[in-house]
Amino acid sequence: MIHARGLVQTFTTREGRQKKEVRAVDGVDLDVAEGEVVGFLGPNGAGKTTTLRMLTTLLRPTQGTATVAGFDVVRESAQVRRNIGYVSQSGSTGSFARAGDEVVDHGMLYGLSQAEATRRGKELFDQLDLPGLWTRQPKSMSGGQRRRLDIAMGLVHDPTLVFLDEPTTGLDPQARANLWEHIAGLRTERGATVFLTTHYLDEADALSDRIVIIDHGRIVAADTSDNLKAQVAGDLVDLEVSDASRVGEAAARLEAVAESVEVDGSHARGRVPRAAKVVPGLMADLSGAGLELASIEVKRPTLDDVFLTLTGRSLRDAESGPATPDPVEAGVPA
Ligand SMILES: Nc1ncnc2c1ncn2[C@@H]1O[C@H](COP(=O)(O)OP(=O)(O)OP(=O)(O)O)[C@@H](O)[C@H]1O
Repeated sequence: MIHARGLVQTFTTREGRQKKEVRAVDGVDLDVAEGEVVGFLGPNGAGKTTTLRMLTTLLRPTQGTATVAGFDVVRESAQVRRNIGYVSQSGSTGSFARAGDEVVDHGMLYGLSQAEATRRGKELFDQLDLPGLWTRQPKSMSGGQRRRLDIAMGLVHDPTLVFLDEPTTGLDPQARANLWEHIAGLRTERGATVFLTTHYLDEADALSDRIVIIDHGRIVAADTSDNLKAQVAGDLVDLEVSDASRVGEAAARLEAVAESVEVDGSHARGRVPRAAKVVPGLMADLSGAGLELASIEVKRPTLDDVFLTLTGRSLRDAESGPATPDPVEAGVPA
């Protein structure tokens, strides 16, 4: 469904009087199969939206090639657009028209008849939990309802591939959980391929078959969430000894089976690929040495641990990254 090779996007920005080139996307390869839900994860400014804008033909790549839904994003941009749905970060709903009219207009823009666009629109309003809102103006809807309306607009022409750019940013936890169900339903009920960007780790984890992590314009990992966690981070084993003066001995025994062992007060912590395999032996070893534990905790790795291992930074810290600078010569729309 998506095949990209060596995608690059450079922007020229101004720093004082100096012009500076930013490589927002720096050689991205991507493959997304039909029916997959792929979460594109990275901190602010990592290059997610820029990649998405190249794949949806809104920005011409500076270098590299991509085919989306079988068509070249530069040479066959009209066919790409006809076959995809795109829900942008800012949403696409104006505030004065009625919600239903907006959806119908959008469908007609894609070549549907008015009757067909109305039928499809009403079906989507049902599926996306927007009952009775057909004649409502979007400006008087809640954030979650507006976001679902954006998704209805992105789906009205029945695309087989849907791009969602940070679909739940700014929503409260309940509205996010509700939208997750609808996003999961795009694949299960409509058979759609979904490519979504997010900087929420839990969102990428909950929704995606596969996670692609981008940092500084480059892909740093691409795999299932479980594989990433197992390969890159491993489980964290946290031992708390009853006698703090013996924590060094516990750490030494932990070191025999774990990596990156650290001591903190009466705690010794280290990472192992699969805790279930090593903990029974470790417990026997500690008990054999007369080391009594106050507690033992095993934490499955999070995607943040994966990111930390790969980049040396926490995704949470990285989220407060630099703001978008003033563009001087932004990329040319395709
Ligand atoms: N039009 C532009 N002109 C100049 N620089 C830009 C422009 N658009 C993006 N950038 C820069 O390119 C880099 C990637 O930005 P992009 O918006 O793709 O990141 P992102 O991962 O989508 O971030 P966010 O999560 O904040 O949306 C950033 O350094 C950003 O400042």
